[in-house]
Amino acid sequence: MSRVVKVEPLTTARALRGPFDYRAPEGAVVGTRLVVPFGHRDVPAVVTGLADDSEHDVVDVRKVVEPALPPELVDLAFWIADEYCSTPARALQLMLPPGGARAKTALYAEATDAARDPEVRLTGAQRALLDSLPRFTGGDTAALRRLEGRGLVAIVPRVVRRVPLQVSVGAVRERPRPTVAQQAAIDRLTAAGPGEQLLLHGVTGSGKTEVYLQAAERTLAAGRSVLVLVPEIGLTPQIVARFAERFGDTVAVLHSQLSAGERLDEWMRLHRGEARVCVGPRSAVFAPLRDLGLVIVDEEHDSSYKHEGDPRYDARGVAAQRAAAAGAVLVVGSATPRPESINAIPRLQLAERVDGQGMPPVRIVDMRSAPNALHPDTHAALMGARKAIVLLNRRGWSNFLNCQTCGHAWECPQCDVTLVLHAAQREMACHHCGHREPVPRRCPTCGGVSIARHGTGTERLADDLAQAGVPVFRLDADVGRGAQVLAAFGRAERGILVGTQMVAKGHDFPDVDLGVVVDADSTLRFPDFRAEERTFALVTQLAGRAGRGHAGGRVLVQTLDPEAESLRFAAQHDSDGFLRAELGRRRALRYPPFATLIRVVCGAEAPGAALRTATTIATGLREGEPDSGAGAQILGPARLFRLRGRERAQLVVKASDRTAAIALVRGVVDGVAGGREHRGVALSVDVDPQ
Ligand SMILES: Nc1ncnc2c1ncn2[C@@H]1O[C@H](COP(=O)(O)OP(=O)(O)OP(=O)(O)O)[C@@H](O)[C@H]1O
Ligand SMILES: [Zn+2]
Repeated sequence: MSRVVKVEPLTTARALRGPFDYRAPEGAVVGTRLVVPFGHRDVPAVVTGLADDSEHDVVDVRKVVEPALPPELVDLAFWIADEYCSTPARALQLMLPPGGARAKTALYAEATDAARDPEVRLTGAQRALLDSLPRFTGGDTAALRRLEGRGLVAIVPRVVRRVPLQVSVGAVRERPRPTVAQQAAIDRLTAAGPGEQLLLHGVTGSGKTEVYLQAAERTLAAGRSVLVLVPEIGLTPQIVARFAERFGDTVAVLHSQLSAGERLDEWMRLHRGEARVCVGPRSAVFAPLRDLGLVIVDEEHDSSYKHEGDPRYDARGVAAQRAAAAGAVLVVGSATPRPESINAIPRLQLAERVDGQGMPPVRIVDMRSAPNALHPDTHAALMGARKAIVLLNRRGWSNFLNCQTCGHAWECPQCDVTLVLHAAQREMACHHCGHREPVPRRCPTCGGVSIARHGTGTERLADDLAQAGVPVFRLDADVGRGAQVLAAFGRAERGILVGTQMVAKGHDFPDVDLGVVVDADSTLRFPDFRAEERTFALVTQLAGRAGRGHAGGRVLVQTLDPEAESLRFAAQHDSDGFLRAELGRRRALRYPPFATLIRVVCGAEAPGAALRTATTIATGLREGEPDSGAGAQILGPARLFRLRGRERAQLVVKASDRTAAIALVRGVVDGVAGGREHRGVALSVDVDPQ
């Protein structure tokens, strides 16, 4: 047995790097969780290696914590630490079982052999009670305890599973016969070799889910497990329900809306191998599945796969790594795949909708001379539609207020952004830091009382439409309970679903005959190389919600920029055309996938500090670049808007050699992070920023 364990203490400090040596406790293996004395504290830790001896004097650990992490997840943590320029300790934190809960137990009663003795005298009620065993005691604990006293019953605590899945989302669907295209995709996936990657590019409504289900079925039959990643589980209950319908109890769900207890129980079922399919959002990529055979990433274009805390991992990248390490097949699916994926992964196509219906016609509506949020044609179409979905990617009532006398505009005291009016809450809110204040009656600068409300958000639009007498269902982050809103809209005879990008996620309603995008170019106005990609995906996805049934459907896209290429391609349902044009543009401008981007953001409260640190880092990068082999261009530093009371500055590295660039950035940032003069400056490194 090894005498020494190599341990990674789970601290967040960038400068402290393990492993540290301790005396090995009984039975320790890679993945064993511990509490170890570290500095003046006891901290949680994970065993990352074993050794026969150490060059240091080793001490004992405080205790061993159950359950251990699977060793594959320890390897994955090291990969993440490298790939996303973080530390093993921070990456290991991601792998831990859900905290804040213990296994739940209840009393479980079984009849003993003595109870079978025909001489035993029992009342009718006692006889019935005995016949109902074995089971949890429930309300009969007292009566059963009396029988226990007579030696007729044994009562022991037993773990109760908290079940998060209420699988009664409508009737259980008949399993459809796959179309020719679906069957070809299923066969190709089944024949894929270990570690192979495939892109399932299927138009909206082409039945990608059925392909996943049948591929998963064959993987399970071969004795291996399946990981299914979905964008936001609260908004995509349909896909969870379909997996649960098809595979029953072997499906575990992991997501943040479960109680801590439910999450722990699901995690443990996966860990013990009782559940062999895991469905969940981004963080489910760390599910403790064993013997992984298939990894599915649904709606792979969705930006929620990117985690915005340190480590800034991308669940799509992690899923690919996990699949490769396990020899599993990776399939990523979308109607609007990313340029990165189309460039790198062989594709399977589903070119048509399963019902044989064509794609709905899309009309671009020029808003340059329209005074209101809705064009008169859009308004008329909405009034005539049976069921419509309206996408407006802006929450609240109006997005900016100003004083008509002096021009004063209401801004967040912590961030350089305007406050958004939320009429129902009678509040102004900052969408970046959460600051709130009452709706102003008069201007604090000039005392004027005439205050103009500019712009329209989902709250105002929903209110306007409800005024016109149509049932309106609103779906945005302010409303919450997304799944309920969607279900109510699904059941309704008529109505309009109004909301942010949430309304465009894979929902499958057969009776939606109109789709509307209000202000389609809002995403185009972001100064960001992904602006085109996002706009194309959003409009195409929204258009994909319409016309799924036999009634057909159509789509209106309102814009101030009717010539925009991404909108033109979306209106033609031409994702190949879009991807070709976009890849051409990216190649010319040296953006991903033709280069790796790394973004470094510095933030500090002290005036000027963020920019000073960013300048130091930029200088360090420029000095180190020639010897690094990264082929990197260093852009910036540039100021960003103030956020949560912190000034910010960023720089961007555009590099040909990914590994070399990450090493270069890591070296410079770690050097600066340890320096005294940069204390109080928060540093964040984002490899592959969204
Ligand atoms: N072979 C089939 N025959 C009949 N109906 C099918 C078949 N395959 C799938 N369906 C049904 O077609 C509908 C659309 O399927 P699904 O939601 O999987 O599409 P999708 O490709 O994921 O679309 P999106 O990209 O919009 O999410 C579902 O109601 C599904 O039950
Ligand atoms: Zn703010």
